[in-house]
Amino acid sequence: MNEMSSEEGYFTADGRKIGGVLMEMKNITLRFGGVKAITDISFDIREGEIRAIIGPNGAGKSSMLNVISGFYIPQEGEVWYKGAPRPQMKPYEVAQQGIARTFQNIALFEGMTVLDNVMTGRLNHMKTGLFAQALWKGKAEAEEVANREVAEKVIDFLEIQHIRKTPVARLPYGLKKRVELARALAVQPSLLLLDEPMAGMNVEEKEDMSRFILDVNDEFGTTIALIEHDMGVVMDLSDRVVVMDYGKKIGDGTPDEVRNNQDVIDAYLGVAHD
Ligand SMILES: Nc1ncnc2c1ncn2[C@@H]1O[C@H](COP(=O)(O)OP(=O)(O)OP(=O)(O)O)[C@@H](O)[C@H]1O
Repeated sequence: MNEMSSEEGYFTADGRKIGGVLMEMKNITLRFGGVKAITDISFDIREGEIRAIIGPNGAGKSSMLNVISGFYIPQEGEVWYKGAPRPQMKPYEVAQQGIARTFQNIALFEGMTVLDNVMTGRLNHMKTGLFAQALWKGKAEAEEVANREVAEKVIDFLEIQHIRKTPVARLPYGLKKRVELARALAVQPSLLLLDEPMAGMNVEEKEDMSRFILDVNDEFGTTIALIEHDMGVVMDLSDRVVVMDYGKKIGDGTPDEVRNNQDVIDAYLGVAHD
């Protein structure tokens, strides 16, 4: 950190500005019947940062991502977003607040082209209803053109122009993951959630995906929260890392801080816990 106060944010070593707190999880506890998936976890996500949540199998990472995205409502605790507690919301309402996500098991429309899939990311931005479209064609067309421009820009940025007319079903796995990222980016989100973006990828695909995540953050200033199994990849990407184990937070800090945290080392080596 430098001379800016942590309230306002700070500059990273590579000169990126990390702003104030965008989202704050306050004492979140989530249970499924008798199973406590998350126990009293607090952390924040700052504007412009790449924030990772890592942990071994069953640590509670997916549950946490689902709390952030509004899919699960925690029994205890509060989610603060843009400086105010977020009321209980349906996931689509959370999406309307500018939170977009990708899924661990790709959730694209397989029969549709890449372009059409990316365009679905613009649905929330289409203000002209069907009735108005029929009455006022010009306005609907102008909106369509604007949405199309955003989609094409994202497609260019993620270097998938050559497959824009290809049905998703025909694409290899790594490219499908990139199309999912494109669709989420087309939302122009304030917060982008990535659910194990590297899962199932080969080394080359992982390198490509890492580069795109960094470029998205750098170019658009998008705040990114990701969950990942693979500690190595995450350490290279992230500004700060939350480490979960058995539903509890056992570490939180820069990659270096977390890497040297004894609880984290033990969890990854499989040392038994009380
Ligand atoms: N829908 C559910 N119903 C019941 N228990 C669940 C449910 N989802 C998760 N759990 C339990 O909550 C705990 C945390 O699971 P979660 O999937 O969040 O962990 P994870 O860190 O994402 O694991 P992985 O890396 O294997 O995906 C586990 O004990 C899991 O069995």
